[in-house]
Amino acid sequence: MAAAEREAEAKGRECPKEEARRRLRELDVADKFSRLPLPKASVLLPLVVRAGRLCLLLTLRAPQLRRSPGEVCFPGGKSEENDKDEIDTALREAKEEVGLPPEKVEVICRLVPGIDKMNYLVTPVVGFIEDTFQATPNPDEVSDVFVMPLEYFIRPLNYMALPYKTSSGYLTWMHCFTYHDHERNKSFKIWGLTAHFAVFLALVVFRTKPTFEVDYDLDNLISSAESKFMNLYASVNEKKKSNL
Ligand SMILES: CC(C)(COP(=O)(O)OP(=O)(O)OC[C@H]1O[C@@H](n2cnc3c(N)ncnc32)[C@H](O)[C@@H]1OP(=O)(O)O)[C@@H](O)C(=O)NCCC(=O)NCCSC(=O)CC(=O)O
Ligand SMILES: [Mg+2]
Repeated sequence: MAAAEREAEAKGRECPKEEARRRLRELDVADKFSRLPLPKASVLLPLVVRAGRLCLLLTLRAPQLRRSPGEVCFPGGKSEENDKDEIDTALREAKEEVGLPPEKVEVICRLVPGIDKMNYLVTPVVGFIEDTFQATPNPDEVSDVFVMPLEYFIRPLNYMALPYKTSSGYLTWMHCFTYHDHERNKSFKIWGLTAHFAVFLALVVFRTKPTFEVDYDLDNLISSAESKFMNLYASVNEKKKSNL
């Protein structure tokens, strides 16, 4: 391959990252939600470029785990005493679960958090990882690792909206994607909190209307995501009060 061609190809590979980096930084919430009085967890949303496309790395939880066994989720877990912030937690957990060295992650931002069914405040941390990274899943916690195009979360081939009752008792819709990995001839179901984070990430990066319904205002992504979160947070508090 000629040098000019190689340069053009390398530039093409860099481009999806540059644009994504810029758009993601605009949506960085930094420590805005860090002081909310809920127990904390973090997940790493690891972005990697494969064949010129932005992809996400996901894990399949080990069958013996007490919480959410066999479900697809991002590398992540509960905050520990020595973690200095949400980013620290996500990087420590990604190292433990898939062998990703923290120094090989370019952390880009923290997105609006979610609240899981145990009422943990879960912060998604977005980072680029090296395109050549090969995961080494820790079998105690992770039974498989796979990579799929980020674009699937706005233009899926197999999608359902499932009715869902939140921990605080209100009824909402939950995204459910089935992704077939042709190379490995395996299918994965991505739903719930994990799908919620993946969809928001894809909206931030592509700024395109998805082929299914979402309850965000695409022209005001950050404010609509924050108000959606604050409504959920308020309903969690209401439920706690009514249980006292
Ligand atoms: C909220 C979370 C980030 C929290 O992370 P984790 O559950 O992975 O927490 P973690 O990594 O700290 O620990 C996981 C468990 O492994 C144990 N553990 C830790 N280290 C270990 C080791 N070396 N060997 C064996 N076990 C180990 C911990 O004690 C804990 O058990 P123990 O738990 O027993 O203390 C995650 O659960 C998550 O992403 N949940 C959403 C998954 C999802 O989207 N599912 C689909 C739909 S359901 C959904 O969306 C509803 C919802 O969850 O809200
Ligand atoms: Mg975990």
